[in-house]
Amino acid sequence: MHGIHRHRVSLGGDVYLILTGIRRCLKCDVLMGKDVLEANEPKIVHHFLYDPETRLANRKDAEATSFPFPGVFLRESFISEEEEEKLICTMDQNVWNESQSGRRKQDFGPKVNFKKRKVRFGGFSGLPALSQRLVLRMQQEPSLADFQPVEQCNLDYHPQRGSAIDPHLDDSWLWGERLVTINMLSDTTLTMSLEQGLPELGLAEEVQVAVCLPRRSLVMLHGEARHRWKHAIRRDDVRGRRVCSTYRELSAEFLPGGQQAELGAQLMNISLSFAGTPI
Ligand SMILES: O=C(O)CCC(=O)C(=O)O
Ligand SMILES: [Fe+2]
Repeated sequence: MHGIHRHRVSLGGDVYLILTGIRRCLKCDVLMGKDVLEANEPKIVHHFLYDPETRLANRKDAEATSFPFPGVFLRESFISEEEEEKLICTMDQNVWNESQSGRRKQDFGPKVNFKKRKVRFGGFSGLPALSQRLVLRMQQEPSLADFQPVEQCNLDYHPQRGSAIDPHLDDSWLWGERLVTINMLSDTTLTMSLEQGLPELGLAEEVQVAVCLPRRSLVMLHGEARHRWKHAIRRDDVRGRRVCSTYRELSAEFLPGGQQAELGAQLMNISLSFAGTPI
């Protein structure tokens, strides 16, 4: 049993920050902040597994409960082994920046202040060249025919860094309906959660739906899976190095007819030049 939590919280050190949302010390596994309190109350969670064939969420235990789980599109083997190797090799020639919760990142997109709702071009020079054929391939999918991403974010997860991403909803002021992610280097699980449960199904406590993401697959979240259910990658589900690229499109406000259509058009032009270097 731990007495005192000894590891100082320090920038640039090998101890992670409470501020960045990590709530458990990676060295001694001591819980920090509000999680100390929460850990003392057992939390009931109803676990389901998403079936991409039927688009149902099926209860993991013996009980045969299922409910429709719309808003997840999954395409296995979206990229080949050779493409994966080339993509990772190219990413690794660029700098990876330390991010939150043991992740590293590379961003190709405008500089955004979500709190102040401000967008700047910053040093945005477009999506990377290798993404051009991938975006064309996405557009072959009927559900992505008009998908025009203006941002690509590469994230690098590793079990040794305890990488994870806490449950969250992506912004929907700037970013549009579809969130597209290519999953590389290892299989993982995207955990979808609804804290208030589904009382209409007799599930009064949190409900979680596990969506398996095979290596080299593409997943697209939209509708309820985008706006109602939070998504997360649990630390335990990072089983080896995992790199993903998430592509985001503009919301209606930044598209033709919207209040910021001009800015949107400029962002789209830069983005789809595919001349990008990370910002
Ligand atoms: O790692 C992932 O697949 C999800 C990343 C994510 O949710 C985000 O960057 O907003
Ligand atoms: Fe997200």
